[in-house]
Amino acid sequence: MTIGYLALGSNLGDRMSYLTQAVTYLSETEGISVLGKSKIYETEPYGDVPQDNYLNAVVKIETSIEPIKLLDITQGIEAKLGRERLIRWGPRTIDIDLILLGDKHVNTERLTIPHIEIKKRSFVLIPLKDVYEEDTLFGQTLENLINQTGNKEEVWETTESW
Ligand SMILES: Nc1ncnc2c1ncn2[C@@H]1O[C@H](COP(=O)(O)OP(=O)(O)OP(=O)(O)O)[C@@H](O)[C@H]1O
Ligand SMILES: Nc1nc2c(c(=O)[nH]1)N=C(CO)CN2
Repeated sequence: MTIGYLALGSNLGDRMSYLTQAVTYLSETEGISVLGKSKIYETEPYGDVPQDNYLNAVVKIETSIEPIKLLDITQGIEAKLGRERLIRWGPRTIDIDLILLGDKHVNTERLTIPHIEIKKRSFVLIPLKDVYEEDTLFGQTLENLINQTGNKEEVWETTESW
């Protein structure tokens, strides 16, 4: 069994409903247990594409599923929730990224774990801090990593509950 962390993001339509439905699908999948959910954060769009604010969150899972099979599952959930891949880094009903899977390292054309952008994204690291069970990541505290992202986009805690 492996402890893993998945980052969720939505900036189209009923954002909260997409996040909730994604977690429901994950928890109904055989071989995945959802152990924890971060708070929900409203975040300014990161990257060069002008678009609406996101809701972002991180969920902690336990799984026996191999990384590439897990990607098939998360992409299947994205498809069920109406995700269309129109623009790279563009607006989406739901995005599910595999952030960390135990101490696994994967470097293939389809999958990179740990997620290649993690150190740059406060909209991932801040919610990760809510559910992360270790003291350090890449030899540093999450607080230090958050301070080093260099991204200026705002991240606000919301009162949304799930
Ligand atoms: N750790 C990972 N989690 C999810 N997808 C990944 C990961 N590593 C590589 N990928 C690949 O990235 C491809 C593009 O993913 P996606 O369409 O979600 O991109 P994006 O959301 O626009 O950008 P980003 O992945 O940087 O958030 C996927 O088809 C998948 O094969
Ligand atoms: N704030 C925020 N910005 C983004 C996000 C996201 O989830 N949140 N996802 C992106 C593409 O994966 C691009 N930019």
